[in-house]
Amino acid sequence: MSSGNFHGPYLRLQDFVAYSDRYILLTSTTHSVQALARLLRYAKGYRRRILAATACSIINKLFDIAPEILIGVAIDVVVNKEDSFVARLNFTTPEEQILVLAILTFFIWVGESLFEYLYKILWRNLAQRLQADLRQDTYEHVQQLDMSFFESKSSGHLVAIMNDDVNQLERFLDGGANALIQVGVAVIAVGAVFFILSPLIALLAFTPVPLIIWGAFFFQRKAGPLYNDVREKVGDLASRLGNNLSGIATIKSFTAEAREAERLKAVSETYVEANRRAIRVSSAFIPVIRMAILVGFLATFTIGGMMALQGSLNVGAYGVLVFLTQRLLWPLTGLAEVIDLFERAMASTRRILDLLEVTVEVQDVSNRSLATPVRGEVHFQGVSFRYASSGAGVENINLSVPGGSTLALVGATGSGKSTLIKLLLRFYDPHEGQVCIDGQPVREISLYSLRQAIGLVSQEVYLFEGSIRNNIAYGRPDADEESIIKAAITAEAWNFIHALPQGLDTPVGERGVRLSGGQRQRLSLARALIKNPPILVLDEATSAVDNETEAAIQRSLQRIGHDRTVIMIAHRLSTIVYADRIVVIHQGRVIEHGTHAELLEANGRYAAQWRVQTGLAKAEDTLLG
Ligand SMILES: Nc1ncnc2c1ncn2[C@@H]1O[C@H](COP(=O)(O)OP(=O)(O)OP(=O)(O)O)[C@@H](O)[C@H]1O
Repeated sequence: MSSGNFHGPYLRLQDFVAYSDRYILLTSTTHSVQALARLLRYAKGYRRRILAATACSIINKLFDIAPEILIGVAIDVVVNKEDSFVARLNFTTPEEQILVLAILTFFIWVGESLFEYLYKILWRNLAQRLQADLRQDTYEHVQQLDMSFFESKSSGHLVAIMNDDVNQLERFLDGGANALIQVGVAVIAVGAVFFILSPLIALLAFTPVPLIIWGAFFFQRKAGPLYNDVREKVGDLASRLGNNLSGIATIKSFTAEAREAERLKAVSETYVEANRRAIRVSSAFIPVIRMAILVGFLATFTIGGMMALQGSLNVGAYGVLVFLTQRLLWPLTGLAEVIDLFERAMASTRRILDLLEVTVEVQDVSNRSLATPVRGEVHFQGVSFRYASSGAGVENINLSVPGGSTLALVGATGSGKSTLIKLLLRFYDPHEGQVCIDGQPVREISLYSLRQAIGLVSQEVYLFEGSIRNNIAYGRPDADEESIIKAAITAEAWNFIHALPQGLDTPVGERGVRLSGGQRQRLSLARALIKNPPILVLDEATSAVDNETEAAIQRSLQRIGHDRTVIMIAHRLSTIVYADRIVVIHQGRVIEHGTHAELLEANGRYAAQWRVQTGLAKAEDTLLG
């Protein structure tokens, strides 16, 4: 990441969001080498394993080129017999010399195989460990991020980072890293042999090398942005697929299948097009490299041949040079592909590490717990908050909810009721004022203790794939059967669960699709109740159930509400008439408060809405909506 773009070592949320319109940090100009340095910093704990794997790759490559040298030495034995190079090592007869070479070849091949086995095991295990750690760390970090982060980010893009990008890095470590190291070793080792045998031929054979390396880097610069584009398009594709599959019922009900298939096709085609552009550049490079290498090969072949004929070059050395040019040629042909893999992996690394470095704004700095027993007094003291993206929010809210009492929040849709709940749970921190529980500011309570004390039944019910039992026990995984049933009874869910053939073990399906809306809502209520929280928050918790069930739930809630604080949001006023206090929110402010009777007497917005809901007036007469 270029330091000019961002402030300090960490990425601020705003920067991240601002840059994520197209794809996360597509515009980041960080060079791949910097990304590699960042990865190595992250992988500090793996340094020894990386060094061991690198050493095995190097040794394997040295063993790999040794047989070509031995062939040259063998030719030398055959041609020069008693005057050969090996003869100088005290092996006088040519037969003896060939035998020595054969034994040496045997050990070299065994060594090559052994180190191939070792480097493969080491790199592959490293790839597995690192990808698993990166994915787990990223997931754990993403879980800590603020709600505003998730509102600005599509889950498809996050999944693409945690799956595709992590896999991309795994692929590089699996094979690419070894290939890159071995290309380097081949060039250096072969170069050294060339210079020892004939500096003139070495110079000629190596003339195209700078051109090839320049070409590879030129390609890297060209291909980098193209691969970023490919990554962006795959993110778009994942996002559209995810959205469409979750919204399949809506698509069907609007008979929009053809339109959606068309939209998916369009995104899919842009992905193909992005890949095509990248492929065009990558495919052109390999033939160009091969031509350049051919020049080096022909130089060795021709000039070396001439020199051998004139006797100025040993025949065995000529053989070594010709064979070794092959060893130089093929790895360099693969250089483009390896750099290609490296470039992709580093683009992925950047995205993963950028995500890992997004700072958490709602900091869990305190390790203080709420003093027990929690009385459940809730205070909003001059609380103001605005959402960055919409500017909507709440303004100067002052509310006191005594422990054990029931507070109802009412108001038109979008007036700010759920926002108050989010501030209580510290999904966001207020810009002004503070929220306190039992006199302790929520900022000074650990998030664990705070959220453990609150049972939330939110407007949108989310059930996890699994059984009814697992879903109810989500709030208390160690809950026994009796507590699960008790919570289900209080939430008026037991009758329907009991009637199911598999009872508590009935699978709910993905997001609870196999249950009705009202059943899902009751399970979510039971899930909150099983925590036995001192503060229970019900955001439209009974909006999807029939009137009779709703009345039964109300009775249960009144019963269990005696020893806990209940904050409820409801549009149907009949469900909150018994509340100790009713607060009317309008455009982010408190405009009326009191008991049901007091508010009727005040004859304000609440009274007008009450008349509409009880059939005494028309909807236009009120603003509560
Ligand atoms: N994540 C968000 N980002 C930006 N604006 C938001 C966000 N969530 C809510 N808002 C806006 O803040 C205002 C208050 O929303 P809030 O959800 O608190 O209303 P509400 O009173 O609970 O409404 P409803 O009764 O429909 O649930 C609305 O204008 C809404 O558009």
